[in-house]
Amino acid sequence: MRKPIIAGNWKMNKLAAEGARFLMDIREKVPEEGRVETVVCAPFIHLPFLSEAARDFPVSIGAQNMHHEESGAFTGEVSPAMLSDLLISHVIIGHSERRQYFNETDETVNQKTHAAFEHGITPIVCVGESLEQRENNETMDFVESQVVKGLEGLSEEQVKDVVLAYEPIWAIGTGKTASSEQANEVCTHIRKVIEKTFSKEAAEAVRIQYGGSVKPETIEELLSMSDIDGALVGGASLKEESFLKLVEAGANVS
Ligand SMILES: O=C(CO)COP(=O)(O)O
Repeated sequence: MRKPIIAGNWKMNKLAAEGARFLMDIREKVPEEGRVETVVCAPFIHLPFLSEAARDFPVSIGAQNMHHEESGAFTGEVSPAMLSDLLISHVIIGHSERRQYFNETDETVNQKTHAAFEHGITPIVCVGESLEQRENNETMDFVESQVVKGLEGLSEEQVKDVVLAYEPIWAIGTGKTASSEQANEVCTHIRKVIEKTFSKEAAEAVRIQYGGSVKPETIEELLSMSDIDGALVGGASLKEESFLKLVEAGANVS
């Protein structure tokens, strides 16, 4: 069975003290690692503290982006080497907000995904359609092309370790969760694309999260679906109490 993975994406929220307090508040309460993988993806400036503080309990710390180059003249950027130096274990790649506001493309997603593996960081690769694409029945083709282009050139073994996050843009921060059936339909398609492009083993191993207005009230049903292995959560990951409920739901998937 694939281990559920619940990741909080704080986006551009929380001052340093708030981030630290969050971690201290959840430390005694997160379920053990065997049942669920718990990840907190924080703004860069939080990472040194959070990574150090989370060392002795089962929360992994992730970044929300990175550059693909090791180092160099890229003002304002953070490299994969810098993240792995801080023992950052996960990185969100190609979030729709980065695609929309910061010109990320399938090509940069692919470069960053390769770079993450070169530095031992698990990439959480985001895909998902706009409302217009959904209304025009383009969802499956569009998501398929994002997956194929984003993962191009990875080995089968690497693909098994990728985390894909299906986040329909129309459901992000809008309170409109995709129904569990809608979400699962696309996640099933993504798994078929992995099988067709890589192998059946890779498709069976790869974990696919759903993201978009996930709340404690909706998580259980989402996680009960055949191809949804976790959630990437924005708003509901900002409060300790709701984040813990989401993680607990992940731990209780049997
Ligand atoms: O974008 C998201 C997570 O990456 C989803 O955000 P919300 O959970 O706030 O809708």
